[in-house]
Amino acid sequence: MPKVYVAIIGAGGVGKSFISQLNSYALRSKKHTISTILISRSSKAILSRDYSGLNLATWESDIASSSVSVKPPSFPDETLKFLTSAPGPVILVDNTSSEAIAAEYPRFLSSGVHLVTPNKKGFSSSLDLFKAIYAASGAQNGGYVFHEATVGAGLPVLSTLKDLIDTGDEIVKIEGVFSGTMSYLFNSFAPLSPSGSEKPFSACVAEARELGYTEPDPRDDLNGLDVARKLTILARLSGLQVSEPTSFPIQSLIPKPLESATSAEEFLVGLAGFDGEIDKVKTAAESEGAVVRYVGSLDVGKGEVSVGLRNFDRGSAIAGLKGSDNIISFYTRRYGERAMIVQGAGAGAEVTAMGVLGDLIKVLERLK
Ligand SMILES: NC(=O)C1=CN([C@@H]2O[C@H](COP(=O)(O)OP(=O)(O)OC[C@H]3O[C@@H](n4cnc5c(N)ncnc54)[C@H](OP(=O)(O)O)[C@@H]3O)[C@@H](O)[C@H]2O)C=CC1
Ligand SMILES: N[C@@H](CC=O)C(=O)O
Ligand code: NA
Repeated sequence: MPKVYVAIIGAGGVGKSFISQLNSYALRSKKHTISTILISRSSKAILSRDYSGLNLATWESDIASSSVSVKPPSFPDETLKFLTSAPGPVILVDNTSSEAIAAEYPRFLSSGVHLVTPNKKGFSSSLDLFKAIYAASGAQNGGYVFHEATVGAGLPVLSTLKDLIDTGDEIVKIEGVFSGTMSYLFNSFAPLSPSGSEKPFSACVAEARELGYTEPDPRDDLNGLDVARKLTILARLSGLQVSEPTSFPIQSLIPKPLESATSAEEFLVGLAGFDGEIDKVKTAAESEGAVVRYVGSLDVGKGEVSVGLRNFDRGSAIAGLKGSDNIISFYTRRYGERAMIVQGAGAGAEVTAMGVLGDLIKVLERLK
């Protein structure tokens, strides 16, 4: 069987689930032998220098006792050299949220390394980086790039958008709930059928973090930027030239006095002092017979994006969401008034890792 080499940077919530799913896949695969040659966390890494492959059953203890790292200055040059010296195709899996790693994607891709990632930074920061990634991937001998889990975690959002566009449909509007964290917060704190024992907003934020739904720093969810990044990715893939994820108005849920918090921990402690503020928003919606939810919308024709809180009728699909569910409605020329809808868990380690592994399998299927 042909041998394929996998290098994994980032082994937190998503990364751990990914390694476990990859291990099971490798044992089942009858088409490829998979050799994992690198696993890296923020300060420590393990490498299979002879390319024979790491032991995926013991990687956690192996990495804990390792004295190696792939931090700068060994990243990116030495890492790239190590990967491009492998005796077969290499797939880099970036399970971090690092902007610095994303900035190097064009170099890895133009050297023929394939890339799969749930990290939104490369595709939603500057438009130049987004274009450079796709240019490097499309160049002769460039690696493939897939990033399904950057929007809606494992839900088939980007593949659906690609199919719609490739088959000649026209995207009119994409809207819905794009954040697993925001969905969990509002479904828990302002549910459709309140029991009276709902926890305060700040306690729900702590729970969302515990459950692995938030970004490494939950302020990146609460300030609306995570949703803005997802809409930037959808807008760019729909052909709009969005220069930055901050190019349009974003409603932040970070209380003004907490904008200067110096750490996520300090922010979370301070947030409890502002539960009354968001309670008022919830009560105002209830007094209109509605529920409040955090949503995003992309109007492709008008080139407009909006991100923020909106009240929803209690009978609407958005009001009835549960857990960390996302709901993404594609309005297109062919589908007309009745949108094509993708719905389900939009955050969590296992469902995100599934999206990343699905992308890795897409690369395997394309290898000669
Ligand atoms: N959680 C979710 O539901 C979803 C997450 N995503 C995306 O998946 C990615 C990972 O999220 P998640 O697993 O939750 O985050 P975690 O914080 O749990 O994990 C991040 C991992 O990246 C490692 N890391 C950070 N910086 C570097 C670096 N410079 N070099 C090497 N390793 C580094 C961390 O190291 P260390 O272990 O040492 O801290 C950690 O292992 C993010 O981009 C996120 O946006 C996308 C969809 C859903
Ligand atoms: N923090 C994000 C994770 C997935 O992108 C979310 O809550 O949706
Ligand atoms: Na997805």
